[in-house]
Amino acid sequence: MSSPASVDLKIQHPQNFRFNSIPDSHDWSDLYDHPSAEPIGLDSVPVIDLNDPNLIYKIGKACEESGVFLIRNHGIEPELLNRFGSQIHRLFALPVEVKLKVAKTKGTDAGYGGAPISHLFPKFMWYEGFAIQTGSLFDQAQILWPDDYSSFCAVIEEYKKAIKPLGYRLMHLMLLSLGLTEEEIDNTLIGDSSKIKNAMHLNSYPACPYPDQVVGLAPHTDTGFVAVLYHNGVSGLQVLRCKDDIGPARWVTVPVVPNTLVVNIGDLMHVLSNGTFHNVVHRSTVSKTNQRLSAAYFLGPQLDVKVGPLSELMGPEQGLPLYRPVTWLELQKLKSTLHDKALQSMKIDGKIEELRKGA
Ligand SMILES: C=C1C[C@]23C[C@@]1(O)CC[C@H]2[C@@]12CCC[C@@](C)(C(=O)O1)[C@H]2[C@@H]3C(=O)O
Ligand SMILES: O=C(O)CCC(=O)C(=O)O
Ligand SMILES: [Fe+2]
Repeated sequence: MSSPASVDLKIQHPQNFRFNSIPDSHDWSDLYDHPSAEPIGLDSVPVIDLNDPNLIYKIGKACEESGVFLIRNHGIEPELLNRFGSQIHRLFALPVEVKLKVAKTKGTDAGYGGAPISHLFPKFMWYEGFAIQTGSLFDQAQILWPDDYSSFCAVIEEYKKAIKPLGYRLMHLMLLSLGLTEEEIDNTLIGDSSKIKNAMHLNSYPACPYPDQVVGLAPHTDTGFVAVLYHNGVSGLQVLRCKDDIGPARWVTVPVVPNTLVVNIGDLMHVLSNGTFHNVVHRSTVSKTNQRLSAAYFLGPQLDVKVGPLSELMGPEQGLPLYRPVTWLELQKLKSTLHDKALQSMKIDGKIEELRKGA
């Protein structure tokens, strides 16, 4: 087994270990955790058919109550999903030395690396990732597969082309469910595609003989509007259901349902909806026997666009804005320093409270 201390942070990843126990650097078993629960009854995860006649109502309810839901009849061909999955597998199956040739470096957000949230946690995750940036994908694929780089790029582009309108449609449906008219939506940033930015992140969670001691991707909320998630059918995504009538906080495993994609609500959709939609805390666990692969497609505002609660949701009867506006970049920075207190720090009441305390 490699000594964790001798391994550079960037290559602290499981493929390097020859072990018969989990190195302390990756062992999360002493850290506080919540119990796990099955996705049944009140803990179930909604499955929404995008052809459902009650679609808008169902989307609104799922965004409010769950913050995560599965979609079927989403329009992305299973055959494309299979080819996409094969390319993700092909990427992570490359030897570590090859993947490191396209490692993310300070200042670039593209390429191979550990979990972007790793600096927030005391232990390493059982994880490797690949951040896709259109500008550098071609060059990086050429380094990874000098003789056949185009098949990777072509499939990634094909998938992005298919998932982009789906992401826009979901956000549009969310605003309809909040009661906005088509005309009002056109006047929001969601109605203006030039104000929307997207990003894609590929994730691999190698199988681990001691899955209960490790964490694939540690608990977090996504910062953008929504994330649409493909995975390779290996169970592992869990969402945190907080204290409520049915008991203490628990991790609910998102079921694997063939031909569905997962949709997560992020922080900025929570802000935009003035706290109505639930930005769900989620994590990935690791399988004992199978590598888990996933791809998150994130939609958020362009980095210089400020997002606050929709003015259409304010008024004498509806209430006051809960949050001050922020850009996606500001929120990501806030989260890297304040962690799960970042949104609290943007609360308009919270700010007044802080000023009062300071006075
Ligand atoms: C667009 C993005 C969302 C993301 C930060 C990023 O710039 C690219 C990586 C994304 C990711 C994936 C893992 C969890 C997460 C919280 C993280 O640290 O990196 C998300 C980010 C996010 O939602 O802010
Ligand atoms: O792998 C998963 O299922 C979750 C990935 C995720 O949460 C993310 O990339 O932000
Ligand atoms: Fe996430």
